[in-house]
Amino acid sequence: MTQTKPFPKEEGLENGLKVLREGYMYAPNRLKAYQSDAFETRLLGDKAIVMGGEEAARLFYDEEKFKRNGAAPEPAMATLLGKGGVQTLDDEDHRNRKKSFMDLMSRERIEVWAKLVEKYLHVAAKEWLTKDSIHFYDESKKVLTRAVCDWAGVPLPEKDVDKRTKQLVGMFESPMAVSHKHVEGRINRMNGESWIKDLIQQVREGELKPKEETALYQMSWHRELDGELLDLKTAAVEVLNILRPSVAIAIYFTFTALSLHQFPEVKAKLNGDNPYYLHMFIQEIRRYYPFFPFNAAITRKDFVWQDYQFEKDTMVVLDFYGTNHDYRIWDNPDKFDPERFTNWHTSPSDEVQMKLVAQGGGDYYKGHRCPGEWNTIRAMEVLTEFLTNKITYTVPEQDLGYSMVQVPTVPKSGMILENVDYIG
Ligand code: HEM
Repeated sequence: MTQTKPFPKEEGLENGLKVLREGYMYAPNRLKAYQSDAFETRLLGDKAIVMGGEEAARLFYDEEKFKRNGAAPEPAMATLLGKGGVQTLDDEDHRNRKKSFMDLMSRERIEVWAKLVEKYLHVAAKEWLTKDSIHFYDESKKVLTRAVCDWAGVPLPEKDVDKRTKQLVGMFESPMAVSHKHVEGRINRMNGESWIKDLIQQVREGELKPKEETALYQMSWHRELDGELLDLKTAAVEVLNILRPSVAIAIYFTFTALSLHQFPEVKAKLNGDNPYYLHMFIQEIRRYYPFFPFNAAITRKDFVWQDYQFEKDTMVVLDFYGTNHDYRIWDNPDKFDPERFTNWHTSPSDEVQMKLVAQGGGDYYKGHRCPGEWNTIRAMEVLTEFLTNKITYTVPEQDLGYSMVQVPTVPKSGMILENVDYIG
């Protein structure tokens, strides 16, 4: 029999409040203090194991050992995720549903997405020229709502832009919020689902005809393994699984603008000789700034890892933020340094996949890694080009600090830009 050791254990009958109080730093603080890749705690009334680092990521994405069904907590299901979506599926059911997402992400379609982001940035900038200042985070949300509805085949009348933006934003800003913001998130999820259910119904009845390559079409006609169409609610959850996170790229947009301001030396390199520098810059933004803190899975069986005994049916949490700042993977992890990605475009993908886990790790098709990673990166590339070479602006005095407790977080001021003008 393998000799096992006990997990370092955090005292307390329920430590969920500490997660809310410490946000992104809850897991890394403890993993560092315990000098361990894993520790035991109690979350949502049950025993849970929290892990971090490259080896932990490799374990977390081993599908023979973990499942997702039953792992997402109720507050996240009621706001961010919805019920019955791809995130909650396992095995063949997951693969079949995930394929529909991956089919949307062809090279051509990603370029269509990039062009739409560019188009709506220009549309917005025309309005920015007429104002003294803009709240860049809020403006980004609207740009991305317009772009993704267009990309996904979802009609968006001009009069509804603010309303739909608010609904989609409410879903991703609220899962870990307390009080009224969380309640509003639940209402936004309900209203958002009924908006999309209605559209899917129209598609199925032939009243609305989105193009075949769009998410609205694909999810309206997706068939489960038993040959049946998705029920209306689940199909709406999956269309929202495209719309909501695409609007959430607004958070990365804001961090992109912040990093250009914080690290002005980057600008010269972006216009320099290295054709990979833009990509390296974006990777570093995704590694350096906090966004998706962690994710949870459930053990399928008993097993031993690093001499720790894992028991079947235990919740296990992988620390994404801490892994992106793990000094064993990253030299000087708290330094913003795009050059650290210099050789990444030639690295074997398996190696890369367990190190930078901003949008999850592992395999896109078999596992739960984010299918929107390329769309995210392309949108950020387009934005960087736009902010550096298409417009000029000034950044006034403001509070650009961001909370490490509030999840998700953005600069406190929302990134105010002044005197926006077109170049040339
Ligand atoms: C805004 C930046 C984004 C971040 C930080 C992000 C992050 C993540 C993370 C952490 C996961 C879970 C990975 C795991 O469970 O192992 C995920 C899954 C997912 N993401 Fe993203 N994502 C982003 C953008 C997008 C976009 C643009 C789309 C769609 C166009 C998208 C669609 C999804 C879907 C459908 C899943 C579930 C995949 C599955 O369960 O198999 N995400 N994302």
